[in-house]
Amino acid sequence: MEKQSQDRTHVAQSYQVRPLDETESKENMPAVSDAARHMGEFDPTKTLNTSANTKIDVRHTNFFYGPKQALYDVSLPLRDRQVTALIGPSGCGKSTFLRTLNRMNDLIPGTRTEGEAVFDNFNIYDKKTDVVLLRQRIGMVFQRPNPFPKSIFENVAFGLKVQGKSQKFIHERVEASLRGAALWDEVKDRLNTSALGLSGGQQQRLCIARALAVEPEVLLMDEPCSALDPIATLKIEELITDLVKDFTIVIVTHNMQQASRVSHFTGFFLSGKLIEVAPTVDIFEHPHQKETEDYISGRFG
Ligand SMILES: Nc1ncnc2c1ncn2[C@@H]1O[C@H](COP(=O)(O)OP(=O)(O)OP(=O)(O)O)[C@@H](O)[C@H]1O
Repeated sequence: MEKQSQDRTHVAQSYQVRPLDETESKENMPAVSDAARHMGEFDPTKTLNTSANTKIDVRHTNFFYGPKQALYDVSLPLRDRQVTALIGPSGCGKSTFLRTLNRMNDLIPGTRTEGEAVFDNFNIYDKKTDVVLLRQRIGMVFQRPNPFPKSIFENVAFGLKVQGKSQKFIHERVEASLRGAALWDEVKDRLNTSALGLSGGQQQRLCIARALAVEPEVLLMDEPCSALDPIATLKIEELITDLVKDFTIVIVTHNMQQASRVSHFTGFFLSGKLIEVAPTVDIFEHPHQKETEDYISGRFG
């Protein structure tokens, strides 16, 4: 027991230890109940479903960038129509893990994935998996909004045109997707103007609309608010709360308040390992692992 506790201390000490600042003091850490009180609508505890079906069942995943191992034996059920947040210090493998789910790491030469991620009875990592189809079913939104230098309409229509859909279908889906991304009212009168003229927050919602247009089942979000101001962040968080009624969402975030506001489950990563996954309220209020407690109380990271 003592040895285990020493090991944990060692892990924690190998990260940069920094003093707590005012916003990170233990008293101010994001108890879900506090966050919910302040945020009104945001209360994932009300929609937490611990018996939701597993949409993607990740089992014993190892991931390598060439000789460097970045993920170690990660097993994690991603629940249907629930938000799972991935938290942990910089470089712990959150984004790498997220990108294994729609095979985005394939674009990096020399990478290798072991294990299984079972989605609809097939293994995402299997060589035979059709990655184009996979990425339609498992869409992704990146850290920085990345609209194409085209009109607002063309951005959302892009994937549908690639699929050869009819004009009528495309027009209907573009409107539905922009509505789904809570952007329609702001852009309906300027659909043919450049997407680059939108604000950062609008661009990010446009990227969400672009992902929604091809009717995915899962949305992966890699720090979707990190480049946005607080108001735009709030809009994206409201949107996540709304979208999860229809989609399974996995979000990487550095912001623990955000994890507590929007997610049902949280996974804590450290040094490429999943230390703990549990309902978000438990992770923040009763973490089982000392490393998790140290991280959420701001002792390292
Ligand atoms: N293209 C790459 N080639 C080699 N190593 C990489 C590459 N991308 C990431 N890594 C390494 O893999 C490990 C995990 O990185 P990853 O970006 O997944 O962590 P993260 O938790 O998402 O970090 P951050 O919060 O800073 O984005 C790190 O050691 C990182 O340096």
